[in-house]
Amino acid sequence: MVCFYSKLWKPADLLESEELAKEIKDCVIKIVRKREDKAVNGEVDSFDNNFLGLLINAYHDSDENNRLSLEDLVDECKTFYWTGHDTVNALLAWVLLLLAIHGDWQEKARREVIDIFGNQNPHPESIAKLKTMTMIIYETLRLYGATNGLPRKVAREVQVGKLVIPANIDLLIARAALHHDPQLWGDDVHLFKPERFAEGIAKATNYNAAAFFPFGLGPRFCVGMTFATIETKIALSMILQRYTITLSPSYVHSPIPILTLHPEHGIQVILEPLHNNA
Ligand code: HEM
Repeated sequence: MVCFYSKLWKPADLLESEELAKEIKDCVIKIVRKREDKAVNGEVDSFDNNFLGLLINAYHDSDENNRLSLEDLVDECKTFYWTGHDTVNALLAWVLLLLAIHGDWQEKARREVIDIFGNQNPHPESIAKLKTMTMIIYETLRLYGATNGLPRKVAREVQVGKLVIPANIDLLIARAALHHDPQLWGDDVHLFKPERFAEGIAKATNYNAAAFFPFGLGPRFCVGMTFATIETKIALSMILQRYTITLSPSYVHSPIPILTLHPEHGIQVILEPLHNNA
């Protein structure tokens, strides 16, 4: 019955979301066709070896069984666009908030950036030297991780301690609860203390791999982790080289999960140039 009526009548928001989904799909297909045309017209040798090029190659695979469908190609692009953009955007926002509040850590991070890069743009070979910034990013991900939990489906009955979990049930591994558990992190669990990570994740979690997993766990672990952390470090270094960050009095703290954890009213910080030419 529901199916029958939904064919006759659709609420306005469903119609709008279908329209948007179609627009996004058309937009991705347009980009794909443009890339294909360039290869066909001989302007470039191949579809390219970047991510989009690899997907287009798979879409043109001569082996029908291996070939990627157009639907899957579009879905992969949408997944990477969202996972690649929204998560890092939120992480950068939360780091800026915490550095605006914790001026001492902001200063430590800036000193490290200037020691390593001076006023030059961050260069890839030295990103790994940013130890303080790594600690700050981990502690931010602990307090304001992108997801509240990891959804999983139980494939077969398993026993975890005294608990028997039946097959086929849906589970949410409560990341936020574990990242805020005083038994794992101590009574100061709600405080921003990047020094927890001074000797790495293993030491901070007392060698408990399930205590800290901002990028997930197991075979579906985030494929963009390295890219995301490098991107965040570059952006943050460039901001710290140029500006001091203080919190605006208009900021209202209200983290809400909209797929990823977002500041409901945005994050209002005041950036003041460190140099006249910033
Ligand atoms: C701060 C940044 C990011 C955080 C915190 C984050 C976190 C996560 C988490 C928690 C998962 C689920 C893992 C699981 O179920 O075990 C995930 C999956 C994924 N992430 Fe990220 N992510 C970030 C950035 C990125 C970026 C930049 C990209 C791509 C450029 C990306 C691509 C993906 C993809 C494709 C998946 C799905 C993997 C799969 O299901 O096999 N992520 N991410």
